[in-house]
Amino acid sequence: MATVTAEARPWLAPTASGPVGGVVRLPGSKSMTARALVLSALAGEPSVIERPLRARDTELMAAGLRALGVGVDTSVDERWVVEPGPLRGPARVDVGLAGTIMRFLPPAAALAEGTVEFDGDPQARNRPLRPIVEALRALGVSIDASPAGGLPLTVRGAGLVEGGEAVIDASASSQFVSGLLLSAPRFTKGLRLRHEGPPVPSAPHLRMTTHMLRAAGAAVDESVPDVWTVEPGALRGRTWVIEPDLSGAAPFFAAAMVTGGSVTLAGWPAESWQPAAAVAELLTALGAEVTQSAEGLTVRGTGSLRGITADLSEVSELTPVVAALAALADGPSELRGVAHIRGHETDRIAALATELGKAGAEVTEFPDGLRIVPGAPRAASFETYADHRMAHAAAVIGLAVPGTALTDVACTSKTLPEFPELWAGLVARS
Ligand SMILES: O=C(O)C1=C[C@@H](OP(=O)(O)O)[C@@H](O)[C@H](O)C1
Ligand SMILES: C=C(OP(=O)(O)O)C(=O)O
Repeated sequence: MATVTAEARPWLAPTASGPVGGVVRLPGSKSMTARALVLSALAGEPSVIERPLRARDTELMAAGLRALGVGVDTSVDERWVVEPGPLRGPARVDVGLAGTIMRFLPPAAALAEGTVEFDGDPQARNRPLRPIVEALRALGVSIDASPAGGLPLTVRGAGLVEGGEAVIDASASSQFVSGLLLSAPRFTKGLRLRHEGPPVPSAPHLRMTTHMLRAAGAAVDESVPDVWTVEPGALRGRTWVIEPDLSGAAPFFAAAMVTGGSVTLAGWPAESWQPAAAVAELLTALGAEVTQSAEGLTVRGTGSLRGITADLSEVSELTPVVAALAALADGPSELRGVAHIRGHETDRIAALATELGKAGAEVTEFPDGLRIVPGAPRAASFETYADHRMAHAAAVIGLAVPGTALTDVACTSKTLPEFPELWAGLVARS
């Protein structure tokens, strides 16, 4: 399948000349937008998605659903409209490099009548999929995968999925569980899914899935650890209001911390489905002050950036930015519990060890994380590995280290196409 990726755009990261300060307005959460799209596509009535994220991951999700016969009108930036229709193949879905698409859409495609082919960027073929493929097979779905168990994938939709009981090892990605749960209300017998294996990472993303399923009218039980039960039943169309992307905000908060400034994420809701408390705890441990007011969520740098020992399994997608902060901190850090991020957009543990090493840190790799000892910072050319969050990490280093270059900043279009301009705008206010 021909996938179009943005051309590489080398970039010199701007350096802060003093404390950065200001309000940043960011688009909606990638994770919430993805779930809202899938739940709306499977609902009985039309839905509206307010303040969605428009980025490569969510546009490809919308395109994938359209290919399956769903009406997804994304012409108005702040208000996408989803008109569910009978799901049907034949169809081809380009997942790009999005974990959300490669894990959330095959279960939905299994409900379609006809064949649905999935493929994506070359790196997407390295990302784990086998457990969800095997679980779908156990639930009665006919599916062909590559010999390695991943992309390219062909789902032979029979128009229905029997469902019932399945066991999965979701230690490589919480998205295996989320993907199955999101379509489960439409399975004839619903789903009782049990995880067996090392702990499932990214628990807050699982809670986001179950909250959003319930908000769409599904009956979900998660009272037994590592077991999720979804009753069969109709999903309701509704209006989804997407919160600003907290993970996308992380590099901007980091800018406040590195420069001793202050950054407010505008439009932060009083109640959130994203893990604001866990993020606040982590940034506080690193030396920030985090407060919430009517204006938004504010992170203040205190002038001290502390090394930390932390288990990042709940907020693993923040590892690259936290590792960049650790490389600029006043002492060593140990970031653990994130073995599975070797299967993210790139092997993030190896990539961070190499790139932060180039920038002067002394980095030791563990199977599940990194030890980072800050060293004399030096200008380096950061390889970004088609990984938006590696680009964020490099930009954070660049605040403090003049001459930091990125081989490609265009990869930030995965979740925030406006990143280079927003970042330059913020740093210009230093
Ligand atoms: O469900 C989601 O929206 C996500 C879950 C997490 O995946 P993993 O559990 O694979 O880390 C996270 O890292 C990813 O960025 C988004
Ligand atoms: C791991 C990530 O993405 P994906 O949804 O593609 O897994 C991420 O955004 O950090």
